[in-house]
Amino acid sequence: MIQTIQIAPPDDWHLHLRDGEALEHVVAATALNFRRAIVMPNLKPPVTTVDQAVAYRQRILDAVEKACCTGDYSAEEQAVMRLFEPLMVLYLTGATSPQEIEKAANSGVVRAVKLYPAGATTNSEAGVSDLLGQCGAVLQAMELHGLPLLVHGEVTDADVDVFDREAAFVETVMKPLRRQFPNLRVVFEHITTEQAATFVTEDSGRDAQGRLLLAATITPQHLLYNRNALFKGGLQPHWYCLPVLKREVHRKALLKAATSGLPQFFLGTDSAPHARHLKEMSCGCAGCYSAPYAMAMYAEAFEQMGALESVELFEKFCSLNGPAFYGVPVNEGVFELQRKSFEVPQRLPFVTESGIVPLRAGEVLDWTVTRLR
Ligand SMILES: NC(=O)N[C@@H](CC(=O)O)C(=O)O
Ligand SMILES: [Zn+2]
Ligand SMILES: [Zn+2]
Repeated sequence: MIQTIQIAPPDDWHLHLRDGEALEHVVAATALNFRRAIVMPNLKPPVTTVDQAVAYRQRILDAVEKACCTGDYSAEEQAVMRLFEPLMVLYLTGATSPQEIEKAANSGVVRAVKLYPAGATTNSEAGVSDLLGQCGAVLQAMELHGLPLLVHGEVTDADVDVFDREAAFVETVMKPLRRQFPNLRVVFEHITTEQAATFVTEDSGRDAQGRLLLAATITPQHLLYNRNALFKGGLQPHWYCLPVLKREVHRKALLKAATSGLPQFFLGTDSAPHARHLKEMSCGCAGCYSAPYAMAMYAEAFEQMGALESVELFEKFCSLNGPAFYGVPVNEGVFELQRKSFEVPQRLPFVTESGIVPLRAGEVLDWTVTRLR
């Protein structure tokens, strides 16, 4: 049985850091585990311009510095946290212009543009209701500049069953999008179904520069849990995220995709903090907070598949495939996990008085992060 895992330091290719007071705590947890992160723009109001993305990036870096000054972290931890690099994303709206896309592509700060189908998820109200009808010129500009489109892939029609919304999206949006903009680079974010995994597996097209055209991120919760987790012994709001957890057959398909070694699949936690009282209420928010413990959870998922014995597959998913897709170097150094049990706290005392309940609160994980660089 493998006891130690050593890989190049990982990145998180789908992350929510929020803003304001929460930022300092949330970014510290991520910076201790990931060198870079693709930071989602679904703030209130959303990050829709390059100038806003530049300002948000600075607030994130300031928050890292502030966290370093609290005295809560060792000198070694602070040194690692200061290496953290936020990669910014623009929130696509009906008003986004091709000029803003060009500015984004030349900014060196904005790495992608995010599609939130209006009404599909947390803070998606400002999103797009008809991508192909509304955003043709913008998609063309993105294609031209090689700026990837990151997609929350669910249809929002009230008459489509909530468990079928991703599979329907593959047929009604993803396939037409790939046909109409064959050189647009797309990331299907937080995939949850066999249909999405198959679609991404079978489409290994590359652009003229040899870069993959389609990829997908996968969260720890969708690799480790099926929809039973939502109803185990009663309603479990801390397991509620979007797209919602699916049946076991879908989880198995995701595990197979993540451990396949295919370059299309990489790590994206979708770690999304919400205050405890906003999740434990009559209309609870969608999103699971996993960042501090995500690497142990991914290791557990790979071990379930017997895919840890050679760390190669794990390293591809966590640390190699994402950089290759985004055209950035693999991180230098060593990230290490050891087989050592670790209990996830019941509650983290930040954001509001009610705190945050992390994913798998109170559970014991098999792996502990033991070296950061
Ligand atoms: N995944 C979620 O359930 N929630 C995310 C939004 C998103 O990624 O869809 C959030 O911002 O809280
Ligand atoms: Zn989403
Ligand atoms: Zn997300």
